[in-house]
Amino acid sequence: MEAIREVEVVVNKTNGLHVRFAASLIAKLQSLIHDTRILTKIYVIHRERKTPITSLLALISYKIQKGEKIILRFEEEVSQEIIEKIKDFIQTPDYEESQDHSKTDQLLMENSVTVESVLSSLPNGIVVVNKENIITYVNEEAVKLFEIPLDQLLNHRADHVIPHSRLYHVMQTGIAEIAKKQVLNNRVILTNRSPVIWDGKIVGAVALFHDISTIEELSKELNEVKKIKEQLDLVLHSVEDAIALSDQNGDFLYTNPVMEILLKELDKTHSIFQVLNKKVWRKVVDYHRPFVEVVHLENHHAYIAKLHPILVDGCFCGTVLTLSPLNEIKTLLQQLEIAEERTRYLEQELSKHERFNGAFAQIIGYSDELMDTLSIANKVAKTDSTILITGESGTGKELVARAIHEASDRNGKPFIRVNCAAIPAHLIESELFGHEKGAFTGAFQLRRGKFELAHTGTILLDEIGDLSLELQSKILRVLQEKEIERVGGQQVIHLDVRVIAATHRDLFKMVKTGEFREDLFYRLNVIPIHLPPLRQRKSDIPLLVDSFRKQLNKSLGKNIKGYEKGFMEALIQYDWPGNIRELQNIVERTMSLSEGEYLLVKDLPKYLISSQLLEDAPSIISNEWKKEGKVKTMEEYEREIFQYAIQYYPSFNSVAKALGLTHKTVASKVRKYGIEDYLGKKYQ
Ligand SMILES: Nc1ncnc2c1ncn2[C@@H]1O[C@H](COP(=O)(O)OP(=O)(O)OP(=O)(O)O)[C@@H](O)[C@H]1O
Repeated sequence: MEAIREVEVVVNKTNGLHVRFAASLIAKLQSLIHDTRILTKIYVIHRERKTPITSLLALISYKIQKGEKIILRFEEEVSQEIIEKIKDFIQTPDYEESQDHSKTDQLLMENSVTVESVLSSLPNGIVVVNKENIITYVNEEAVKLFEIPLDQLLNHRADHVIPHSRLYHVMQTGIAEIAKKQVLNNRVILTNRSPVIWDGKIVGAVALFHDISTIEELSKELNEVKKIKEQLDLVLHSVEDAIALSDQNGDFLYTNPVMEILLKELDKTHSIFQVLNKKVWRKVVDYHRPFVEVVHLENHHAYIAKLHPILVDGCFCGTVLTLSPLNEIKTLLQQLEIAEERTRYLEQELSKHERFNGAFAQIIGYSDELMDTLSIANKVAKTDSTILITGESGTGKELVARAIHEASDRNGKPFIRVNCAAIPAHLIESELFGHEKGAFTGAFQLRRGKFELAHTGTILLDEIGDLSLELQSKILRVLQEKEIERVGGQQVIHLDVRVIAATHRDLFKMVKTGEFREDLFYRLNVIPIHLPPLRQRKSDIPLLVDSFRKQLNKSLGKNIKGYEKGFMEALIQYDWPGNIRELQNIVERTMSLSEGEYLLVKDLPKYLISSQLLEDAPSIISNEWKKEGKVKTMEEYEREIFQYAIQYYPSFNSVAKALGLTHKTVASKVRKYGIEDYLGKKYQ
């Protein structure tokens, strides 16, 4: 701002810038400059401290001596003439000062400076305003509390610069406000505001600020401590152990209710040595380490006694003693053992029913027979060992082999299946090991074999029992050397392939009859996995059927919701020579035939339900009659056939189709025998 001017002046008064002179300087200024806004913008700078020239108390607190220099700073436009007058006023020596005046000045100065220094060194903030609510005095503590520079406070209206200032209100009401809490710059402040009364009139107001943040913190901490103490008391009261606190001499300082009862029972009261051996005490005192021992007290009960030292800054100052009844611990231990055993059992059971690895999820069934097999497969999946999977045709050998591959680290690498039984004998070698171009007639180009294709992955040698003895030796070589040579080739190709072999044949028997090489058998049989036939795990049938139904609903676009009564029973009773593949086919066939939303017994293949039919329609070839060698009349048989058949169809039309008759014949027969009520009874 261009208007700012600074002028250096030497104070030439005998007593320096003393109170009377400061007061007369302010009076002089007021007579020269009438605009108070300009007056408040004139400052005195002394030793880098700046104060408004009109702030009497602050000015004299500088204790400026005769001959010292000060700077007058004008932050508003003031004429040179006025500036010169002010300078003169300050610089002119006071020869005419009387001895009396000089003494009075000295006294005034000393007292006001003392008052100022008392106020400024108070730990409380002080703000004084005049009756216009202009701040006339602020001490250092108040400046710190408000975090506002002194010159921005002095000579400004309190309600403009101090947040929540109520001094004006106090002046208006004349009523002091005592101990009002407020938060200023994150500090909790207690404020007293009172009017300043002079000659019976309110001439201003004063506010006293007391920072109580630390007290607040302390009281919060105290409350926390109280809370913790209450919680601790609650814990000590609710535990079933006897607990005591002792001083460094072993005298009890605190005993919880259980300990109190125990001590009463023992007729003891005050010292730890009444319940504990002195040797134990010594060990804890000497080594500063907790100690545990079983003690037999006079009430004939044994307790586990634990003695913990209390150390403060490494110095031993007491102990904590706990006594827990041994009997209860024994019972608890027994209960724990039982619980642990039970958990172990449940874990085993659960693990049987877990789906092992995600790769095995598609293998359906929870029968113990299947779960045992899958648990082995899951365990060995991560290894590179050769696996021999045996089991009747259609039991899921290929499915398990694929799951092993997927669960292994070779997952994502090739899985190559070779059906050894399906490849003509003269082609199998080139199929397995590949051939070079021109290796034999028709070998027009180089061809990689299945082993090479399976490099880094897994090869499944399915139906390995069907391999010729000659090829068995070649396979053995691959297993031993981990390398192959293409037919007609010279080059040895190193391979990293995991081999899984599968067969429905009894290789062990074949070894005995010389049809299978013994050495190859043992090479393959490193980890044998046997898949049980479906007839040995009939409990899996409903699960399998249901899963096939859901899959086929999607692929056949059907909406089969369930099964007629007797349907599942028929499937469970059947012997399943073709195993799961056969079951899958039958479900598919039945679903294709089905017209309704439920699978019907009648749609099952005849060979599967013939025995069921006999049970369901006993009157057709009744056992009773068979025994007695009797037969019924043709009409009686006919009635029973119709009565049986119409139960499974919703209309005469569908009955007619099933029986190979016309709608008319069926309708007339049903009416003839009066069996209309049976129509569709078992149809769902
Ligand atoms: N536990 C099972 N859960 C679901 N589907 C299964 C299960 N076991 C077998 N299958 C299904 O049955 C069919 C026959 O399985 P897979 O081909 O694996 O049997 P396999 O023992 O290898 O037969 P083969 O000896 O005739 O080659 C496949 O469609 C397969 O998906």
